Amino acid sequence: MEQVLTPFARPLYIMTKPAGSSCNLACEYCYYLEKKKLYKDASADRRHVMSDDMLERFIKMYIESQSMPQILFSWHGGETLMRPLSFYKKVIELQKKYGGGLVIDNSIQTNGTLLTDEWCRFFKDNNWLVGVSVDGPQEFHDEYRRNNIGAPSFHKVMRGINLLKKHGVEWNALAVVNDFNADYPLDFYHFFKEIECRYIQFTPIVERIIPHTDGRTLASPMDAHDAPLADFSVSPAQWGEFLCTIFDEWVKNDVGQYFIQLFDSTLANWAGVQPGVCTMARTCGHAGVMEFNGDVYSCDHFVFPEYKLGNIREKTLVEMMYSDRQQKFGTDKYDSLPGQCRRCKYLFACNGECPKNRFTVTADGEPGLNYLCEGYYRFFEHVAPYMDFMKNELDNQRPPSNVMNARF
Ligand SMILES: C[S@@+](CC[C@H](N)C(=O)[O-])C[C@H]1O[C@@H](n2cnc3c(N)ncnc32)[C@H](O)[C@@H]1O
Ligand code: SF4
Ligand code: SF4
Ligand code: SF4
Repeated sequence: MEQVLTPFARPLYIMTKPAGSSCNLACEYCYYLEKKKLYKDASADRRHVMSDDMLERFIKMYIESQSMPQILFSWHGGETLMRPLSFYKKVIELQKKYGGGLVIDNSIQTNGTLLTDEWCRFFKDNNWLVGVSVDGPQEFHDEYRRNNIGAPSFHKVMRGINLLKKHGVEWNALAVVNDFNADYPLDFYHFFKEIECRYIQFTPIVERIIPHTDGRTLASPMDAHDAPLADFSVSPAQWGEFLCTIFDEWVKNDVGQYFIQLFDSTLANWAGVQPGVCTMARTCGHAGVMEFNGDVYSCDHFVFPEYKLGNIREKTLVEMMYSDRQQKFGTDKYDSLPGQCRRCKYLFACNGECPKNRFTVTADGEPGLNYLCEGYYRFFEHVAPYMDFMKNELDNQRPPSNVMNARF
């Protein structure tokens, strides 16, 4: 394989799918479940699980690709706990074998339903960060997060979260905001406070439906701009209202106590530092995805044939992640912005959000505007005075939580 030098010191991230898109649930809005259709006639392992040989190749290569002394492995799915604990014990062994003196961290994303004492002990002993998906109180969560015969999952998830807490495992919550729960922002937010979840990520659900010949039904960004929206998508107005309502409570009571990724990232952009969530960053392309068989894609939301970068049996991660194609994928986020965004006073905070969601037209008919624009614009208008205040506190080495005592 051709040797490519790492062009600059920056972590190279890969989200790894050790069970492919296999899952014990069948959440109605899931963008990942149907990825199994990409592999249905492949000669690859029909069970869609990563072989030991592939795992070893990946861990060795991932460690060798890094130019920084800390390395983060991110285990993702599908459902990560569909692999046995022995698989992850092997991960630890291989990380030790190839890691030298480097600091290696692991994070794992799960639906939480399969957690046991044994899993939690493993996560605690090895210091893994566990992300659990929970969409708020039971009636919101169970609206869409069910298995393939319609059985709800909320109670199993809560049992899992309680086990994580019992064992003192570090965990955070990932929640999606959809057409249903978006109308109840405070019930939703209070739920996370009640379960003592301090780190919360909200992701808006935006999907469009378009049938593909291989049986997939979700649209890729390359598909027609007029593909109909999936019913479970949040509307732009709902999204704006949802964010503003939660922000009002957070900014009065919870700054420095509860960490809401989108609010923290907004403040980061206000202060001119790199935001923690890719959707608000100026460029894409920092985190690729690797499927069970070694196929690498540009981003977790771009696992479509047209965004495949190659396979680690044939190319190195450095070759793929620093390829011209991936660099272009990254800079296209800015370069493809429509005029309305380029002229927008909140471009520095929004950056046009995720390119996957840019399928509407601007006020003057130019394509490529983000579907959620109206919601984001309203949110930025609403939070601007508070963000200005918090930025000023940061500039003067004072805690942004002083905003809670300020008058506006
Ligand atoms: C695909 S799942 C994989 C890991 C694991 N099975 C879980 O549910 O946490 C990762 C995250 O994506 C979220 N998600 C699923 N479908 C989505 C969609 N269409 N848009 C945005 N996020 C979505 C899930 O709620 C979950 O938090
Ligand atoms: S649990 Fe995760 S992977 Fe499984 S269907 Fe739900 S969102 Fe998708
Ligand atoms: S395409 Fe969207 S999800 Fe992917 S890196 Fe860019 S902003 Fe993030
Ligand atoms: S708020 Fe709307 S116009 Fe402004 S940058 Fe974001 S998507 Fe573009």
